[in-house]
Amino acid sequence: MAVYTQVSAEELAALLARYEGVGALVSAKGIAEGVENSNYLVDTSNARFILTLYEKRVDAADLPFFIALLDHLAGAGAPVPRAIADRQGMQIQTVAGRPACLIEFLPGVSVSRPTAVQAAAAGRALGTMHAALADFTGDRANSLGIDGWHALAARCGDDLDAIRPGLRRIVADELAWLDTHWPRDLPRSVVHADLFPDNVLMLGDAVSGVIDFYFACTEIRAWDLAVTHAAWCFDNDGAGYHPALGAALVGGYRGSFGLTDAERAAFPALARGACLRFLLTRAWDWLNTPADALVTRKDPIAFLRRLEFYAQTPDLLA
Ligand SMILES: Nc1ncnc2c1ncn2[C@@H]1O[C@H](COP(=O)(O)OP(=O)(O)OP(=O)(O)O)[C@@H](O)[C@H]1O
Ligand SMILES: N[C@@H](CCO)C(=O)O
Repeated sequence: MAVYTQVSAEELAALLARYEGVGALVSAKGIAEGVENSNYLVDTSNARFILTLYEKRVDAADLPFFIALLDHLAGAGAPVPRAIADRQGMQIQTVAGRPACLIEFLPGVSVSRPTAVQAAAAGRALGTMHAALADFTGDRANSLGIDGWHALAARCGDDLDAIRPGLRRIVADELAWLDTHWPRDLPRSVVHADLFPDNVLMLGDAVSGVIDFYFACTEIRAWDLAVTHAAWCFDNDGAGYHPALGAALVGGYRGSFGLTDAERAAFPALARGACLRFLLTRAWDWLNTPADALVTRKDPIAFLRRLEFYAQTPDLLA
């Protein structure tokens, strides 16, 4: 359960009192989903909100970028939650000693087994966001880009072999391959970078919300599609690829934004990079999450299996 920091009812009531018109506290519950931040579902006499307290991987210095990004996307009509401003115009607060935001609640549920129609809707939502970001001037370096993967692999070191014998060698070989094949001249943009099904809220077959922008950064734009493809088009354990989901997702994206020949040609390399990113962050968490933490660790090997698929399918979007 992702509640690292407890917030008392008194602290919460004092926080809500800073805002105009949000109403009085009725109830607050810790949200079990998620691994990165502490999230509470807050009901007031007027409405429902999410309270997020930023933990380990979110740098407070990046919060103004994330908030400006959400404001920009919401202003363009994308279904993303804004951070609410208090009477002084402040969107970032301190709660229980952590940086925190009170955030609009969006309806919908995240699907665990997407259909092709839902994958197409996710692809369209991603393309629509990329279109809306064409005139966004914010910029944030990707600390989990190709240079970051090298650093993370080095920090995991020999311990990778404790997850699976031989994993350290596989990761080193993959990094070497990516160093040679990584596309350096594709269009860049601010991207979501973590558009897993659990970060897309759906009502039926329609996307009602896109959340969790805390890895958003400036990257190769088509890498965002590769991340989304790796996240949406396989069984959870990475064992089975579902071509119908892949075709629907990419079709939805191409229909709403487009994909150049160069981006299509580079797609397998981008997807391998996406897999390595999640393999490594999951491996790091696997090795460093205390046994008594109330968090379910995610399986790094599920992204090794995806990586193997992309490596064996170099003509995926040809
Ligand atoms: N604006 C929102 N509207 C509705 N529900 C939300 C909103 N933000 C978060 N949630 C709910 O809270 C859960 C956790 O949020 P989120 O995915 O942002 O957490 P996280 O710890 O950053 O997770 P992750 O492990 O995916 O990085 C979501 O799965 C969703 O159920
Ligand atoms: N979406 C990521 C967690 C956030 O980086 C994963 O499933 O590994």
